[in-house]
Formats: sequence, structure tokens, C-alpha cells
Amino acid sequence: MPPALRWAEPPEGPVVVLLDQTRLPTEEVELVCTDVPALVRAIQTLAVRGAPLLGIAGAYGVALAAVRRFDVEEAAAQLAGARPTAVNLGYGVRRALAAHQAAAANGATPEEAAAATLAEARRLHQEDAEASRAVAARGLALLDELLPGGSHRVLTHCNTGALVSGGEGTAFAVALAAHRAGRLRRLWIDETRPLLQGARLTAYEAARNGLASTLLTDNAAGSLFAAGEVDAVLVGADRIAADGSVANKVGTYPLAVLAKYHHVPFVVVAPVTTIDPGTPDGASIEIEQRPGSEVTQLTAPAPAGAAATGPGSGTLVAPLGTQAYNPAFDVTPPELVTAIVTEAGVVSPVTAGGIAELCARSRQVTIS
Ligand SMILES: CSC[C@H]1O[C@H](OP(=O)(O)O)[C@H](O)[C@@H]1O
Repeated sequence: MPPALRWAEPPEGPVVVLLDQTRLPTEEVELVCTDVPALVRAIQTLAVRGAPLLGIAGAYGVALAAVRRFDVEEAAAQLAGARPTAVNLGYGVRRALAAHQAAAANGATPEEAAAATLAEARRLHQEDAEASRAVAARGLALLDELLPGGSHRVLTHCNTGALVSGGEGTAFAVALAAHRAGRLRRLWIDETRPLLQGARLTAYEAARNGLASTLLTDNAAGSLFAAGEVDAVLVGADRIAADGSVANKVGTYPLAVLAKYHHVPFVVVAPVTTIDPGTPDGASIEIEQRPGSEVTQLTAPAPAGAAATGPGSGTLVAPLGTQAYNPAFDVTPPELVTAIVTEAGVVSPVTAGGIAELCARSRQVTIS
């Protein structure tokens, strides 16, 4: 599989190259972004997606603007505003912009300032890869501690593998680590309507890595819990508030309620860049509302060789004109979260104090 995102410098000029996730699993097609509007569109159509990767994409987008002499401040504003919920996007953009501004303030030439911006984007990319390795190890250790049986049946929602990360992902990276250690009995994969990140992307990543996995419709999860088939839930996050509230793909909150009712550990796996001390609680998290067409039209990848169609342009599954409610995320309150696993440590129980202590301990680069 090509990398989810890479920087390239062909003769015609630097570009950001994305593995177009709207085309998976049918085709592995690379999308070449030569300017910031193209990258913004890719973010908005989820050709590139997933909180940590959005931060990386945002940082490289600012670098692309700097190298191609676009208006860097305008580019940063467009990129940061492309999707509202994943805090990582704004963080990555601000990291790169701050590097550009610092270089310029120190008398750097435009070329030098652009080089400094690109170097910061690469640093963020590398940091996320390292964070992914760390959360995988910490997450597996936590599963082993919580589930003494040594063979884990894990349910996951949406997609949290290499397609959302500079490394092997977040929650999926934990499942992958369990698999490599011979301690993953089953990965239950929620299809994750309406854009089917689970069916299209997690099943694709699970197959590529040889995981024992089974796909299910989102509404079948309850019966799995009732049958005692779920040992733990592992999910990612798009924004973790200061009180430990977790915004993640819509459908996560019901899983947390089911896990609580069935006394199953509910574990959130995320890099520290997903924690936003500036957002006090779950009610303060802006939840992206997406087009109703993504619900009323089945979103499936375009046939091989056909032009990309994008989310919400598939077969009609509801009468024309049907109104649809389509929040991209929901919020899980901290009392339903067993633990939050980050590269800087594990917070459990999840409290504002525990979150604050973790952030204080983290070596995450802060932006002045
Ligand atoms: C660990 S980041 C993955 C996170 O992002 C997904 O949202 P989207 O596919 O809309 O970018 C989902 O919330 C995943 O948990």
C-alpha cells in the first residue's frame, strides 16, 4: 500500500501526494495536490482523513504554500478551516505556520523560511510515527492487564490504522500489536455508516496485515456484546477535551454505553496532539455536520478506472428529497471511558486532573 501521505519534489515543483481514501478498497489511486485548494478539497471529501493524518496534511499544506510562494497566512486559514472537529488539523497548521513566522522574523529569505516550514512538517510527521509505535505498545500492555485471558476479542469503530497516521495508526495499531504478539483472537469491525470507513478501510488494513477479523453492521454491535463476544472496545479520537470527553466518529458513544452496560473495557487510543486543553468539555466540541446526501446515497468507491465520485454520490437508498441527519462525530463522556492511551502515558480513570497531568508530562511541542 502506498503511504497515506507523502511529500514529493518532481521537476514541475513540490507536491503533496495522498492515497485517495475515497477510492479504497477498490483501487489504490494517488491524488497529487499541487496547491492548497486541492489539499483542502481532499480533506473535505475525506480523500485524506483521520485526526493525526489531518494534522500532518495541514502542516505539509502550509509548507506547500511557502515553497510555492502562495500566501502562507491565507493557506493556513483555509487548511485549518477545512474540517472543524479534529483538533490535530489546526495544531499541525499552527505548528508549520509558527515555524514559517519564526524563520521570517529572524531574517530568513523566503527560500529559508519555506525550508524551515517543510522541516517542521517532517518533524510532526516523524513525531506521529513515533507516537503510533508508543500507543501500540502501551495499548497492548493495557489490554493484557485488563484481559488476563491472553487472547483478545476487540471491537473497533471507523478506521484508525496507517491511513490516519504517520505510523501504523492508533486503536488499530494496538490490535495489530496484539496480532503480532499472537494475542488477537478476533477484530470485530464496525462498518461505520455512512462513509463506511470500517468496511472500506479497516477491513482492507486488517486483510493486508492478516488479522482475524469480521465485519459487522453498526447496528449488530449490541448483539455481539449480548452474546459475550466482545472483550474490549478500541477506538480512536478526533478531539479529547480537558475534562476527558472524547469526540470520535459517530456511533462511538452508543458503543461506550453498551460497553458500560456489559462491563467491557472501553479504551480510547490517541496521540497527545488529539488532546485539546483549550476545549473545556464535550459540549464545547464543534461536531462537523456533513451533507445529508452521504446518508441518502450509498457511498461506495467508484468502479475501477472510473472517475472519483466522492462521498454521497452513490446509489439512492432513500426517496429523493429525504432530509437526513448526518453528524460526522459524537461525544463520549469521560465516565464511560475506561482509559485513554497516549504515547505520554495512560489516563485511567479519565478525569480532568489526569488529562492535565498527562499534558504536563507530554513532550508535545507547544505553539506560542
Ligand atoms: C485516530 S483518527 C481516526 C478518527 O478519524 C475518523 O474520522 P474521519 O474518518 O471523519 O476523519 C474517526 O473519527 C476515527 O476515529
